[in-house]
Amino acid sequence: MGEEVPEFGFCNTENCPPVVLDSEPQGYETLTIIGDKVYLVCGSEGIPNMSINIKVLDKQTGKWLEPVVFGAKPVASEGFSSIILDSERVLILLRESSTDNSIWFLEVDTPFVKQKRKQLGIEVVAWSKGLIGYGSKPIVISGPSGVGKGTLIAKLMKEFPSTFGFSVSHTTRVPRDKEMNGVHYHFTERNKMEKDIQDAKFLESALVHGNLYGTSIEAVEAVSDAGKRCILDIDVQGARSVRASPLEAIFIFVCPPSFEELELRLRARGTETEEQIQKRLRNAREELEQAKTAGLFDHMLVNDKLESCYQNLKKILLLDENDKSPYQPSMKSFIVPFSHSISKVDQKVLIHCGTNELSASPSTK
Ligand SMILES: Nc1nc2c(ncn2[C@@H]2O[C@H](COP(=O)(O)OP(=O)(O)O)[C@@H](O)[C@H]2O)c(=O)[nH]1
Ligand SMILES: Nc1ncnc2c1ncn2[C@@H]1O[C@H](COP(=O)(O)OP(=O)(O)O)[C@@H](O)[C@H]1O
Repeated sequence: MGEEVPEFGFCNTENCPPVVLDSEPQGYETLTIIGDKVYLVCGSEGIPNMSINIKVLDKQTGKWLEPVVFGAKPVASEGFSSIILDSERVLILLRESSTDNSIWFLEVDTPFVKQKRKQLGIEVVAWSKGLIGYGSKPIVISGPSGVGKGTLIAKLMKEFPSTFGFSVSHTTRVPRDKEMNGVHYHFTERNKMEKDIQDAKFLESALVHGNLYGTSIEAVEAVSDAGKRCILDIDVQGARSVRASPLEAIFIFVCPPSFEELELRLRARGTETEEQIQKRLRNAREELEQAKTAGLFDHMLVNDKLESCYQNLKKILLLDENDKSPYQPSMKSFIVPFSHSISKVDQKVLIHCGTNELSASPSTK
């Protein structure tokens, strides 16, 4: 049976005592009960592009808590409604928003939220955006040394911390000054890595700029175990191997605006010796040639101005709320109408909107 959640209501079921708000409702509010907590999602009426805020009521103590909120949050123009998806997430539907901006998840007890709550010792929630189409596929990012792959990935992980997880590769290269073992790479001995490759512990591996690099199966599994979408920063040889593997991914190649600029960036980073810089520049030409192989990369991105390149990356990943880009998958678009109700039946969420009824899978993340 479906479970209806009141859109603007105040819960008064057997499992939940009456909820008394500490102030009069100002606009749109939804209440969702999960375990010992009541989640109040509120936005103020009359303010264009209302921003949505969260409060959490601890049923045991009767106290309202202000959680730390991770992730870029949705902006609603016409209100929203909500429904419990499972013990970890609440689905939030924005009214009158475009298809790609209408589905959001409030993570209240996902592995990411649990980890942050433990780290910080306070109440934590996180926003993640529902993606339609290839929303859960891993992302392979390749490109020559110094083009800005790491910088782009860091921006993505900062803006969407609960959505993306980095596949930590193994390498035999020497750590740079600020690199941490287990975070940037698993720094390892060549013999050990060669043995692990022989023992089929790696999804792919390659010799790059004179060192061995590889993606272990465990590294990719660690990301999916944390409920996140995996990002792999690997070279073109690695991208070829992953293309040939059963892992269905999106392949993105990042190009520099010019070789001169690539050289400037490599030098400005100051992490390589002159000899290493020369080797990386020589390899860059070969990588750019290889990247042209038909069917290898799905998208080519030029990293000229960092901010606009980052916005383009978000468009490819369908994360740009203002986007009307050519990357949109062919899915019948729908707008959640102002007047509707939602219910959950088995693995489907039903959106009741007058004569038409839409259904969406809750796993569209
Ligand atoms: N095939 C493969 N390449 C990797 C892996 N990890 C990193 N790389 C690539 O190795 C190259 C060198 O990486 P790194 O030494 O960190 O230098 P950077 O690219 O200049 O930051 C880059 O092209 C990375 O994308 C991996 O697990 N497998
Ligand atoms: N669009 C850009 N414009 C100027 N500098 C950039 C840009 N993107 C990245 N950088 C800088 O270039 C250097 C190399 O970037 P990095 O992310 O380390 O490259 P990669 O991971 O591809 O080797 C870094 O110092 C970074 O701050």
